Amino acid sequence: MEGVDYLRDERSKAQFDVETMKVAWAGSPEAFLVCDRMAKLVANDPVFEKFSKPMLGRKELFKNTLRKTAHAWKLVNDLHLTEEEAKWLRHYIDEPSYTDLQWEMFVPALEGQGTEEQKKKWVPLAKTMQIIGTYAQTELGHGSNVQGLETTATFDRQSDEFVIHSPTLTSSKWWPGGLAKVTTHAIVYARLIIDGHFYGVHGFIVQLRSLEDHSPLPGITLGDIGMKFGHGTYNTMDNGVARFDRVRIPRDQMLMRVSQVTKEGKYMKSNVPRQLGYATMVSVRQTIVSDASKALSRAVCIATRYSAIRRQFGSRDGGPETQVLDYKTQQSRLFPLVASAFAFRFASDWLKLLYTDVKQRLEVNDFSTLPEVHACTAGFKSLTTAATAEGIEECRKLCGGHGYLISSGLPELFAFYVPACTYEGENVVMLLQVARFLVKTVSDLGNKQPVGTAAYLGRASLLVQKNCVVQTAEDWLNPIAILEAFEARAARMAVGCCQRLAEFKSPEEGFAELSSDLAEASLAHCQVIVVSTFIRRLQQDIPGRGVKQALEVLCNVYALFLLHKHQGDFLATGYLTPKQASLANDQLRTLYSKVRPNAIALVDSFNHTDHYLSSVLGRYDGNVYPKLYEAALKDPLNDSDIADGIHQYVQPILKQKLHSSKL
Ligand SMILES: CC(C)(COP(=O)(O)OP(=O)(O)OC[C@H]1O[C@@H](n2cnc3c(N)ncnc32)[C@H](O)[C@@H]1OP(=O)(O)O)[C@@H](O)C(=O)NCCC(=O)NCCSC(=O)/C=C/CCCCCCCCCCCCC(=O)O
Ligand SMILES: Cc1cc2nc3c(=O)[nH]c(=O)nc-3n(C[C@H](O)[C@H](O)[C@H](O)COP(=O)(O)OP(=O)(O)OC[C@H]3O[C@@H](n4cnc5c(N)ncnc54)[C@H](O)[C@@H]3O)c2cc1C
Repeated sequence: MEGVDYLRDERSKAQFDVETMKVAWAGSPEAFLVCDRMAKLVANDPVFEKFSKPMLGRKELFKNTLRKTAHAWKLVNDLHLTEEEAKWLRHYIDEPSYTDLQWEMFVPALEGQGTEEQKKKWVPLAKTMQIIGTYAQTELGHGSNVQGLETTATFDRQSDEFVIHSPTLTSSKWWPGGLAKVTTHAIVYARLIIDGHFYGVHGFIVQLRSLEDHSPLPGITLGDIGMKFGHGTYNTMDNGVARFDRVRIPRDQMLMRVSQVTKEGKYMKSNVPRQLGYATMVSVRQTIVSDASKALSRAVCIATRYSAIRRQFGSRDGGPETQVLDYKTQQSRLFPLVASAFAFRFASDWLKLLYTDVKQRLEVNDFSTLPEVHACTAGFKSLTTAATAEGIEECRKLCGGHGYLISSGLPELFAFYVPACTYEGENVVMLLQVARFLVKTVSDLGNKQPVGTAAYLGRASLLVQKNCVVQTAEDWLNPIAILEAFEARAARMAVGCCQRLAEFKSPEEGFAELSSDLAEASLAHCQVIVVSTFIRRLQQDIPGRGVKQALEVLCNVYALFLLHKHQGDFLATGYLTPKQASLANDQLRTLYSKVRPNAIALVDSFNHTDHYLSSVLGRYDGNVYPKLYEAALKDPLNDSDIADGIHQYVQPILKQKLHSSKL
């Protein structure tokens, strides 16, 4: 049998309806149709070919992306694509480019932080790409500490302008995508100074380049910050450096939704919290969670298909060897990642609803849920990106040696994905934000009943006393038992941290000293939400033969895998006994056997095209070995039998050897 037959055989074993599962993964029939159409549009267009990328030098790589981006924009206009469709189009093109910043950060920053008047002026220009913008917050010396930024925006009452200035080397803007070569504008975050007084960090719309000839405007120095990790991936993007030498912008180019500066130089705070200035980051963190499920689904699709084709050992009589997918070790590394992709997908759907809700509330100046939404987006961003980055690398290892080939698609995916752990809020820094929220919630328990995602903490006094009642491995299939275990562990960790915080001289000193424990408690809290979101999703109507059952198995795999991985926490907090932890692991092994017949069908449900996967190992048809061979032959080194440099550098060595052996 060939790889093609192996996958056909696997598909025939599926116990659920794949087409309906595709809709469950996409979120709705409409969402499925949009994704499917955009994926095929990209896959069938030769302009979006990706194979040659790893062979290109930096300049060609960059130009190639500019060409693709221009073609994509033409398609958006010619085909009258909606914003949603255009977003999926960019997603399937699968190359970081300046348009990510334009649509994911520049436009949301204008919409979220601009006044009505500002939005009316700037948003249409941006949405029609008459101006191209980036989000210039991070500096050479500061990224995480936004209030520590050094760029200044000094109000000049006489000319009614702000003077944007980079006073030090470390104040150079450093990292913004598209800044080096493309963007005409940026939202520059700078410290506002009026009459020598500092008024905190604010966003300013600054034109960077001439709209006529694209050259940098006077006083602005722009450049690229250099090559990044993984040749063909993030180097398609011109992350840039910018320095400002007393650049003047009109007063009305300060984003003034949160606070205003009048013509007279009076600083006026609106009735909105200053954290609204951070709203763009909340919006993007929510997008990043959705991206995590996509990236992880891509990696597990490759690793699962290849694991069904790859055979090693197990044959003593010349018969077929064992499919590596049948090894329990392979299953215990791979199936939790398949389950995580689904868990993150449902978590991101839920987060989108939460975000839509807070956006509507903010419109009418209701800020009550902002701290919870900030904690959720920050925590989910950290949890999902860390697990996805680790998961992609695990999938590479699951593919053995071939996983290290660029043609497997996994090294490039990892290189593309891994900065998500850093950008939009470094992951540990984000967990510490969740910790602040948890500490406040627990400290306030006497006065205020927590709601929403923190509601379970309202039962903290019960959860710290109760013990797990599980007696058999079967009991671990009960969602109530699972959820209570996660809640009890998270509540005990949060309460334990708060009790120890009280022993320090000041809360700040305690927070700093206990920050590692607080970060772990935050992760536990986020896991409660992801697990409960998955459980709740299964309580909804899910049509299709066997679809709900297959998802139930995955939900249990996700939860029990986490329980096994973090069993130290579950045992240390005293909620579980070692016996109960061991029963959870027994159940997990049984669940892997239930996933096994559905494995290929589950990853087919992601509906990924071969173009999107860009992996010889993950091909839908399973024709792996002939295509691996074909891909290898296309390497430039195989253009000739005798490579450049052989005559010059190798033959003299060989000849010298002959000469010395004569002596
Ligand atoms: C939160 C910080 C770390 C620091 O805050 P802190 O020190 O506490 O101080 P303050 O700033 O004073 O905050 C005080 C209180 O405010 C609360 N707070 C903080 N943040 C928020 C918030 N956002 N909302 C609400 N409340 C907030 C805080 O908790 C305090 O509360 P309290 O007093 O305790 O009650 C902060 O400084 C920070 O956020 N730092 C991180 C900096 C950061 O994230 N920078 C991002 C820079 S931009 C960037 O990185 C861009 C990257 C580009 C990536 C490309 C885009 C990706 C998009 C997805 C791709 C889609 C493309 C499609 C293609 C495809 O899919 O393939
Ligand atoms: C690919 C990529 C694209 C980017 N695009 C943009 C962009 O378009 N626009 C933009 O403005 N920025 C962009 N950035 C910058 C990005 O937002 C920052 O790098 C990120 O916010 C992290 O900040 P930092 O680099 O200052 O890390 P640092 O904060 O210096 O982190 C270094 C280490 O210090 C630790 N640390 C920091 N603070 C604390 C603390 N309080 N407690 C405990 N530990 C701490 C961190 O956990 C980390 O381990 C991009 C970055 C990358 C990698």
